[in-house]
Amino acid sequence: MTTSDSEFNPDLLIAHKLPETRYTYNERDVAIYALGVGACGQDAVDSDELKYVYHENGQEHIQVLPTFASLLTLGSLSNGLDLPGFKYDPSLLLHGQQYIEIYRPLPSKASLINKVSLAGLQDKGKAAILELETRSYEQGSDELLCMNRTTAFLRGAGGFSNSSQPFSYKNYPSNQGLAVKIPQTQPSAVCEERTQPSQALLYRLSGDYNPLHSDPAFAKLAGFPRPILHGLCTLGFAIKGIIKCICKGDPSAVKTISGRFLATVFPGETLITEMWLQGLRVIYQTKVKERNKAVLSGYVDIRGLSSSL
Ligand SMILES: CCCCCCC/C=C/C(=O)SCCNC(=O)CCNC(=O)[C@H](O)C(C)(C)COP(=O)(O)OP(=O)(O)OC[C@H]1O[C@@H](n2cnc3c(N)ncnc32)[C@H](O)[C@@H]1OP(=O)(O)O
Repeated sequence: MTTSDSEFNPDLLIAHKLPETRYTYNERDVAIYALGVGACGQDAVDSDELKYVYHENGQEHIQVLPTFASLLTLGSLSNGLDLPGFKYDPSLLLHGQQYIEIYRPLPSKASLINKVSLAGLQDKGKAAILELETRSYEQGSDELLCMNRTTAFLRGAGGFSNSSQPFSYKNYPSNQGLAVKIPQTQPSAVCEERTQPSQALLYRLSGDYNPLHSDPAFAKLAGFPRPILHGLCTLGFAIKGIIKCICKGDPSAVKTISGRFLATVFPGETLITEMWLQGLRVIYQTKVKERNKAVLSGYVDIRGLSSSL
């Protein structure tokens, strides 16, 4: 939502302290998320994916996809993006990038405390870039479980710099979350998966109810012919494919995830993720098959593999 302040005020925004929030989830949330990013979407008994939604010994044993951590971004905002000194049109907001560090595999249920801070603000002229960092701790233990850094690309909100230099603030290392260079060699593995026409309607049940992904009239207002897929849903498909093809199905192998959303995806389109293993880093690129269009690229750092591919 927009603020009541009439001016875009970067100093006010940077000085603002966001409140700590609590986020509680359980095995049902974990399974609904996994279905939202296509687990068992092509085959209900897929042995690589059933573990994310069902376990024969009880739901407490289901495995959690590392990208479940990304839900903590929106889940940690008590008031959406209603921030002092910050004006934007919510229909023009797009998800630009996501960076996730996972320090310990996520439990199948937990109560977390989130500490949110502003990590970046840039004036790109035609757009403003706003980055929020969320550090999530297990309640009671003070153990840091994961960190998310989310980049919002706010079309039409740029041009707020008062000096001749475009405003640029970043409080994290420049080697994190950058667009990657895609190798010109054959990929180590390729994963293809069709999203369902109803994919965004299912994914939104994990907490992102932005009408951009469900309401045809709102999508048109935002400049799209129909509702688009959540960026984090595309990311979930891609990382699930990397776990299957490179990590031998072990979601706990994933340490760091970085992704930049390059173009929009429409629910029902087929995603092809190409991946290149370089030491303990997987460079990846996801394309929409029907339009041969790159929609996401990034890297995944893994903890190590028991044997070679
Ligand atoms: C903070 C918490 C809020 C979270 C909200 C989450 C809500 C979720 C919404 C969604 O899921 S929306 C769906 C997913 N996202 C998308 O579909 C976006 C796909 N990408 C695009 O459509 C385009 O890439 C773009 C973002 C519109 C940008 O394209 P454009 O052609 O306008 O940019 P450029 O002219 O190439 O670059 C301008 C400037 O911006 C930088 N930049 C470009 N793309 C991105 C990006 N994805 N993320 C961050 N920054 C980006 C680019 O480097 C240029 O900067 P300079 O080089 O000039 O400094």
